[in-house]
Amino acid sequence: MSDAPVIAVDGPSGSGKGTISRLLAQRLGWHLLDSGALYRLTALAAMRRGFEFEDATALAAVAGALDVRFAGDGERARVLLEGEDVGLAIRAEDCGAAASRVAALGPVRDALLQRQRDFRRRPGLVADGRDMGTVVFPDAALKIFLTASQEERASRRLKQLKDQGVSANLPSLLRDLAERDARDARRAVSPLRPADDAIEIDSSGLDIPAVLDRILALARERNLV
Ligand SMILES: Nc1ncnc2c1ncn2[C@@H]1O[C@H](COP(=O)(O)OP(=O)(O)O)[C@@H](O)[C@H]1O
Ligand SMILES: Nc1ccn([C@H]2C[C@H](O)[C@@H](COP(=O)(O)OP(=O)(O)O)O2)c(=O)n1
Repeated sequence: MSDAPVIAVDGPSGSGKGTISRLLAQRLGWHLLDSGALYRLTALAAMRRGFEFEDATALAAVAGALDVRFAGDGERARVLLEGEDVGLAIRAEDCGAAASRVAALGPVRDALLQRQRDFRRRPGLVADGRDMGTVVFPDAALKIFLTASQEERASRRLKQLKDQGVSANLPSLLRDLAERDARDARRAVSPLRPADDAIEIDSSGLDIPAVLDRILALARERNLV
């Protein structure tokens, strides 16, 4: 296994993991793993092939054979599934909900495990997800568990969707978020939970630069930067 250092950023939907991880990786010049994208891609590929979400064997085969490429980085990063840019399709709310369902299946998680670990390369990796600190990189040098109240997360998501020109409303976003939180936290395999040695940051009253500064300070304390 690579000995490159890992910063794990786990937390529920809308807590800011993706944004913070991307900025952190840019600032440090490290690689980035958006593990949620792999579950979203599995869900999208399965939906396109008409597979049932209950069919763990078929879905694990889809996950294991995903032909995916992450091209470029930052805001302009492209996600290619079988050569097609599916960046927008996988970000849709229905794909997030479908990802949460396929992610509850042990065989799917097993099929994606090594693919995630392969992202670990020098000079380091920022890994964003639900089980980065507990399962995928239990030896991560720094584990952050990012949270925010459900209301705050839903209103962030509403603003994000509106900015993208997607229509949405707060009550239905709150309902979807609560459903996804419950499914991600209660599943039997790799549920969403902080690792014992994770540092919890509640970003409810913090803006993005403040969260980033806090994590950078922790990284400095641990001599990672
Ligand atoms: N600390 C914060 N304060 C306000 N808005 C935030 C904060 N962190 C993230 N956001 C915004 O919330 C939305 C969801 O963030 P995102 O990074 O996609 O969350 P996640 O990856 O955890 O689902 C984005 O529009 C992002 O700009
Ligand atoms: N390491 C991971 C990452 C995501 N998942 C699942 C659970 C999530 O509901 C879906 C989508 O994750 P993603 O991080 O892209 O979603 P959010 O941006 O947080 O809304 O995938 C997971 O089970 N384990």
